[in-house]
This record gives sequence, C-alpha cells and structure tokens, in this order.
Amino acid sequence: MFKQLKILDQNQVNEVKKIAARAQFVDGKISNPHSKVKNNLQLHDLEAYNKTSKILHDALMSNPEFTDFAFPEKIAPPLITRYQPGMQYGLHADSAIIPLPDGPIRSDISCTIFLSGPNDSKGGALHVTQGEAGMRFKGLPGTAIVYPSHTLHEVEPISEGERIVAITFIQSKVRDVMKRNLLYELNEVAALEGLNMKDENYMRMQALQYNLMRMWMD
Ligand SMILES: O=C(O)CCC(=O)C(=O)O
Ligand SMILES: [Fe+2]
Repeated sequence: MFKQLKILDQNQVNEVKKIAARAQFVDGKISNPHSKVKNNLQLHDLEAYNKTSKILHDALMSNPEFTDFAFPEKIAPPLITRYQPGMQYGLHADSAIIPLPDGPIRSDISCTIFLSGPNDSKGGALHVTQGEAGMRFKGLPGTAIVYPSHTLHEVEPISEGERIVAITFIQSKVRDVMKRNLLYELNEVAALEGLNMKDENYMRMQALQYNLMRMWMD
C-alpha cells in the first residue's frame, strides 16, 4: 500500500534546498557502482548531508501519520538526489539490506520526499508498478510518498528542468507488508470509532490490537 504524506512546511523545504544548492553532488553510481539503471546525482558533502538528513529524519519521525503507517524501527538518513535532463533511474527493486555506518538495516519501506515541485521538471515521475499497472507520483514540495521496497519502481527520464528529492529506507517493526497494513487499518478504525463503541467491545478490540502487535512485531 502507498501513502502520501505532508512532511515538511515551506520553510523547511527552502532550508533544505538552500543547503543542497551550496553543496557538492556526484554521480549516484558512487553508492551503487554495479547498477545499470541508476543515472542521477547525489549529495556528497558531509556537512550538508548531516544537516539535511537530520531535518528530514526528524520531520518524518515526528509525523504521526508516518509513524502510524510505517511502524519505523530504523531509518536510513535521508539523502538528497538530483535529476537533470537526460537522467533517470530505471526499473528496479530496492536492495534488501542497506549498509549504514551504525550497521545495516533491512529495507521494508522506501520513501521519496519531494523538494522540487511537479512543474519544475518535465518527466521525472516516480512510477511504482503493481503487476502490469502502476501509479505515478510527482508530489508537491514537502510531500512524501511511502511504498513497499519490494515493488519494482523507476524514476522516469526527465527532459527539462530539475527534479530534487530526498530518499530514505525504513526497517519496519512489522516486516510483512500485509500484516503492517492490517495493523495500520485496525489501529486507524480503533482511533476513529473507538469512542463510539460500548466499553466492553472497545476493550475486546484493544486486546486484538495489542495481541496482534505482540505476535507480529519483530
Ligand atoms: O527518486 C526517487 O523517487 C526514487 C529513487 C529510487 O528508486 C532509489 O533511490 O532507489
Ligand atoms: Fe529505488
């Protein structure tokens, strides 16, 4: 299941973009040297990376819509990438294991945070496939799209302008996407309708929530 979220306000978007504009970017192959499909630029400036990844990480982790949906256990520091005309990221599934300085994490959920807007580039939609169909996303600045890391996805070629996003990968407390989505739905319904229920039924539903979490959380 996909989710679109508003993560950053305009000031945060401006701040992150300002830091990125002064920073060095290099060929994205630096972190995937064997990829035949990756053709983008990524931030390669420790100070800018530390600052922007903290802003983006804190924005995600303080957003209840994100934490309720993703059940994050560990999250890779978000990394800013840029696409200029001719660039794209061909169809792929994300690596299961993301190496990080503090040890590897398992990527259950992938996340793109849009920093440029839909009209800042021609092309450059994030296309997440679902069988033979799929969905295309070009979000407003500050919005994020969260999708399961096992899905095949691509960034379509851009022909004009520039696409700037931040990407991150999340290890979820609930590894299985089906279980994660069921828990999310149950918790949402409980939060929205719980107060309308008879006390005894609410208590029984809470027991279901707690016991499923006990069974399904790593
Ligand atoms: O830029 C995006 O929206 C997604 C990039 C991507 O698929 C990746 O970095 O693995
Ligand atoms: Fe990807």
